[in-house]
Amino acid sequence: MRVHSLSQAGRDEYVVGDDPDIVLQLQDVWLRIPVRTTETRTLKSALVRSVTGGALRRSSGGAMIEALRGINCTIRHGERVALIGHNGAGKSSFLRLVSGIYYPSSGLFRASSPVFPMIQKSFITAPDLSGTQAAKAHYLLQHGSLRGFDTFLSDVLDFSGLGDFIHLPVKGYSEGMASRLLFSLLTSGSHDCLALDEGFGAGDARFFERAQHRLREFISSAGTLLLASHSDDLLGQFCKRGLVFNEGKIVYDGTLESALSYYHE
Ligand SMILES: Nc1ncnc2c1ncn2[C@@H]1O[C@H](COP(=O)(O)OP(=O)(O)OP(=O)(O)O)[C@@H](O)[C@H]1O
Repeated sequence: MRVHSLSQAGRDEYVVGDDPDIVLQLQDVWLRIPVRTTETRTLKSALVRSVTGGALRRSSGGAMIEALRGINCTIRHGERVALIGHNGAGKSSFLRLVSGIYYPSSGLFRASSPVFPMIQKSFITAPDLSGTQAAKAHYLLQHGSLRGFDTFLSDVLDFSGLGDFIHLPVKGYSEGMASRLLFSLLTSGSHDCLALDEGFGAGDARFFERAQHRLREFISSAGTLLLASHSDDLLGQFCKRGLVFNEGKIVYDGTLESALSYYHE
């Protein structure tokens, strides 16, 4: 179980019950991201309001973006949750935080099972690596060992259709080829808890259709799902509960239908 508990003063302050049904629990979670810039004179010293994005403040050496602000939320096993909100509202930051990519600046966050992030749109490995080596690095990061890797690689090879290109450096792939590989890597295997950001490339039109089918199967196989999307149709296919984000806060939490009505009001 992963637990992060930080108060403003850096001390543990919260007590969480041990309900085995709870997969994710967040209490008063804040995420502040410092951004270094020399353009601070153009930022107002008080909170700058804008149409998109989290709350932006001037800070020493640049700016501070409050991407998540006082998030309180409990997700139980088997829930299928839509993250709704305008650009910059905090959906991806929330997904990154629950999958362990970002640490909370303050508040309590507890995850009782690993959350698989399907968020990245590019390889996190060196571009000189071959497709096979990139797959190996990805597998090692996920599983901590290479047990089962051969089956995984053969599935990736089959689905991506890359053939012998899998042995060549990823940096020589076209954008679509790289998308095919990345998509195949991320959708091989199943995960108990899935954090998925819709803005996900999937190669050319021919591949796109196969990818849609595989994505649906992949999403359906997850026990618990968090899905960020601007498509009401997509959310309607997979989710029952909706969280509406605005300026880093959850401003509505309810059924998907009521959350979408709230958002579109
Ligand atoms: N790594 C980062 N560096 C700087 N700012 C960041 C970073 N990650 C997120 N932010 C800021 O946090 C705020 C929330 O962004 P986030 O990506 O979570 O929004 P979103 O709801 O997913 O938006 P979209 O619908 O456009 O994908 C934005 O103001 C963004 O600029």
